Amino acid sequence: MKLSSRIPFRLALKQTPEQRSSSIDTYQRTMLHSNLLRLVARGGPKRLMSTATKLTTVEVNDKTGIATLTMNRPPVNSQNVQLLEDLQKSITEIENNKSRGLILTSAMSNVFSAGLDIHEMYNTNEERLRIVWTELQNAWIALYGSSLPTAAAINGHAPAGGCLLATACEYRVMVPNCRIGLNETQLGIIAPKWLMSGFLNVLPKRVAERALTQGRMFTTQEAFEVGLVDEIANSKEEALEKCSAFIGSFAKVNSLARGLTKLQFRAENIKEFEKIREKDVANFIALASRPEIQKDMGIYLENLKKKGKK
Ligand SMILES: CCCCC/C=C\CCCC/C=C/C(=O)SCCNC(=O)CCNC(=O)[C@H](O)C(C)(C)COP(=O)(O)OP(=O)(O)OC[C@H]1O[C@@H](n2cnc3c(N)ncnc32)[C@H](O)[C@@H]1OP(=O)(O)O
Repeated sequence: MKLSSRIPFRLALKQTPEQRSSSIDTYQRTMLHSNLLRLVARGGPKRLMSTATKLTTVEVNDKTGIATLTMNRPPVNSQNVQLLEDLQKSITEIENNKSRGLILTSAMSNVFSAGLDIHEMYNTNEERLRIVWTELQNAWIALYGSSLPTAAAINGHAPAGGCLLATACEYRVMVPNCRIGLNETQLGIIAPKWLMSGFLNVLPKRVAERALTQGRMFTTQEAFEVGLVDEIANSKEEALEKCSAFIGSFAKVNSLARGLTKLQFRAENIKEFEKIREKDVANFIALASRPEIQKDMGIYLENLKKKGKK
């Protein structure tokens, strides 16, 4: 069940602030309850499985019971609507198939994900912008709000939306000589609070504020030093092993207690996000439609293409 589809937010908007807050608490309780049922159901035997959507694959290791979710949209896993929808489908599938945990990684050799597909936001209409942003929100909340242990094997660059997915996970392992960060201010745009929340979870506030205002892209080594990534691995295989070891560290912990504890830590951010998600879509449409932002996107795309040809 998708977290995003369970929120009676349109109804909540018509209520008083007190009623709204109580609806959100009801939502939280429902969310915790459904995650609880899923956790109870996860007690059964492990299964060997390999499935695919158009742009993602899921492979469950039959020995560890850990699922690896691989993004596969060449050349750079830029996040178009299809990839964002496929991510949600795969996350839901992993939550329902008794996996012990989820590792997110990329099929590309040097890119984890290049963030939102800028082509999806350039020269388009409001309806498309609404779909793009809603699916980004949905993919983020599916990963951030999962009660499963989650880890990112960051086998390449992870700017903007790539960093968003990595920081929605509980643990990050990155290969050397790549970059990760939220570079929005470098692009002249402001990332909303929910988009920063994973980042804010893992970095000291002072470091996060400076990085976000600078739009800083950390090298692997720098990211490790500030705690944005937990470990460095010499290859994708090693990154996957380290992620598996992290998930394996919960083997002797009651999975129900673990999952609910995680969700309690994240509940405040999720609640805040649910309060503003519709307004956030409207804000994004307004920002991305502005002529000067559209002009900048065109220039940015041109520069990316030129760089690619060099
Ligand atoms: C830009 C303004 C956006 C305004 C939006 C308004 C509102 C708010 C949004 C707030 C949140 C936004 C989140 C985002 O995620 S925006 C996207 C930010 N992403 C980036 O800035 C990354 C850009 N890409 C790179 O830096 C590099 O491509 C790389 C990921 C480091 C990989 O480098 P390399 O392996 O050398 O590959 P190339 O640079 O040669 O790229 C290969 C082809 O892929 C195209 N490409 C790359 N990134 C994107 C992208 N994000 N969207 C669409 N297309 C992308 C690139 O143009 C090349 O295409 P070509 O083969 O046709 O030349």
